[in-house]
Amino acid sequence: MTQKLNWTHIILLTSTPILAIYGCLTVPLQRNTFLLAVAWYFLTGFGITVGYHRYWSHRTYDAIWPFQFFLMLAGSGAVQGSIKWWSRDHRAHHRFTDTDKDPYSAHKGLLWAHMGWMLFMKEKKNHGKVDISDLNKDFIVNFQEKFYPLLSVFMSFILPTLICGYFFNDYAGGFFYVGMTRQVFLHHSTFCINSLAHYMGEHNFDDRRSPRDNWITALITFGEGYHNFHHEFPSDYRNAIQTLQYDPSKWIIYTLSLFGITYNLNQFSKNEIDKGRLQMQEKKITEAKSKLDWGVPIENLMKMTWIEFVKIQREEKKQWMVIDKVVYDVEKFMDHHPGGKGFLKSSIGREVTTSFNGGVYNHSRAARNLMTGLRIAIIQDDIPAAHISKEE
Ligand code: HEM
Repeated sequence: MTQKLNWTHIILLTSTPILAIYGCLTVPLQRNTFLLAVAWYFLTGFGITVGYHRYWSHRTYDAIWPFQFFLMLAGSGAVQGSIKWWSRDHRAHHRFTDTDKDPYSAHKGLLWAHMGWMLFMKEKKNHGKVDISDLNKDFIVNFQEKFYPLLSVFMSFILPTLICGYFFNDYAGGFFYVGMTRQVFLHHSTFCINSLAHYMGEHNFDDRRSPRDNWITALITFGEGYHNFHHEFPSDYRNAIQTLQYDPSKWIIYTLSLFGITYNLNQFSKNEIDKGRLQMQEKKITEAKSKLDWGVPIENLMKMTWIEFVKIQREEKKQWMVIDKVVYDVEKFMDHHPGGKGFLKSSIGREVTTSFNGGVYNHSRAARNLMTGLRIAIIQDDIPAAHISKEE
């Protein structure tokens, strides 16, 4: 069955860029209008990240109601749907990440995750269930839901057009630059959270799902680019946890908490965060180690008794020596031994653990790694004390 197109979204997402391009080609850009466009871009962007995302979708902090109202207005100007619609889908995205029930599953491709998902009506079977009872009880969320089209058009196009017209006598600039062009940039920068942030960067905390941490995505998305962290610790008000990482949304929430405007800022403990990070580092190290040659594993080595070792040694004149009950064939290494041929020659056919470990010279880790490539057998019985090397 083919999916039905969502014409409301298609018209919205195609008409804004067309109008933006038309405006850029026909209306001269004034300095003040440009500055307002940038300010409006950040205002409406933070409405999404500080408001829709970190406040309503994840409840990562509390805020006094006038600030909630302000965030609701700012987020409405981003034209990304109502808080309830946005947060419902976002909670489904977290609960069902990368599956068919994830509204913007990155497994369906970069373009799908970026905006493809909005161009089609959602199939009923893919409506992943999530709890939005808190949103249903939220006065500001319900108020916005009721008047969303009006609030959205007013905050996105009408208000900036009026401001530019009244203060800079530039109605056209207000509409085309602060309204349309800013809208297109904002849409695509925030859409990158669903697309790029699942494709570009590192899995610093878990690699079982697609979200990744990346500073470039963070720059584009008001700090939301540390997405692997966010999916692991979604109730944390931060996305970036290191001082020099770019997360202006976190900075705003934190700064406002100093004035009591936001409060109860949620943070996962450093202990839990470090656990995840170390587990990923361990995994990466194990993978890198598996690509190196560590010689025949001890458990796969041929087994022989001390008597067999001595016999083979005598009869076949092998250049073998024993260290810690492991037999090493040093024939090919003889000319390359940094300690000289003499020491190795005098050790042939002998048990030389003590000499190797300091009796003659306490070898480095490099030497111990190197010897794994020379081992050929293991002595399975006890070596008579008389044959064991002593301090020299
Ligand atoms: C499979 C066996 C052996 C391997 C792979 C090996 C490897 C090495 C390596 C890589 C070094 C350079 C320094 C270091 O990395 O520590 C070294 C130095 C040396 N080795 Fe060995 N070695 C082996 C056995 C022995 C034995 C049995 C003796 C003594 C009886 C010995 C005596 C020395 C001495 C005296 C030095 C020189 C230390 C110096 O002057 O800097 N090695 N060996």
